[in-house]
Amino acid sequence: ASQHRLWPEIEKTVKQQVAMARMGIGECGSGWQLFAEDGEMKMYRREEEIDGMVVDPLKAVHVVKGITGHEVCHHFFSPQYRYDWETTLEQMTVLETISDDTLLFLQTHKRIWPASQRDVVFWSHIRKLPNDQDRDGPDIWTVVNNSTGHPDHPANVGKCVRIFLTVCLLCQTRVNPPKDGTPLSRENVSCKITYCSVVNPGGWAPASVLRAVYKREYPKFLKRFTAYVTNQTKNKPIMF
Ligand SMILES: CC(C)(C)c1cc(CCc2ccccn2)cc(-c2ccc(S(=O)(=O)CCO)cc2)c1
Repeated sequence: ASQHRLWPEIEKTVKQQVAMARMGIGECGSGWQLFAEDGEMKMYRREEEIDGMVVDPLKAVHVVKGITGHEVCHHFFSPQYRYDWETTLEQMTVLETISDDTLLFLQTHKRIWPASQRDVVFWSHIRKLPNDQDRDGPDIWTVVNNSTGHPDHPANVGKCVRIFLTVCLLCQTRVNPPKDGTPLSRENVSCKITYCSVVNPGGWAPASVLRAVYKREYPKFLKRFTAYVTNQTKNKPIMF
């Protein structure tokens, strides 16, 4: 993949997004408002507009017991699971397999009233990162999705409004080994998830409507997705 035309952008974006995801909310600059909380899940957003377009950056942190960072990233990255957990997905096409850890997607999403239908073209890259804080701790896993152009799928030509996004899912596995030396089981693992996203919904949509959609959709997405991974992995060997 290193010789692919997108590789320099992928390298740069992954490094940038991982650095941002690792910063705590306090360090991430001011203006983050907590807008949703459910148990371990906390969701923050900043109100930001570009050319009058709502692009509110979102940062969510969540801790889920019984699954690992590799399992969370694997189910987020791999196309074969996406229709199971991405409820707004209408059509997903892998336009290019850049390498086994990098895919190019075209997705059309279901129309959400009153906005018109949206589509998105993005590269998606999954990577294991050394855990530089805790050397003998489990690795950190990440998936970064970033919009890109594609000659065969120009923006805003068909019926869909093109959205532009950068998404980073960063997962840190925690292991609490059993005292009595019994083999490791899912009770002994948990995953700290940081989900960062900036989505420019493209086209015109009233700020109030978009903010209401964000507020409703994002907490649903993260709860649904993590419940899906828990359900998919519960009777399977742990994937570190
Ligand atoms: C929630 C909002 C920011 C507005 C939004 C609206 C729409 C367009 C469809 C839609 C969904 C929900 C509400 C309105 N429109 C899509 C997305 C979106 C698409 C893709 C990804 S991904 O990270 O690539 C995961 C793989 O699908 C994340 C977010 C977000």
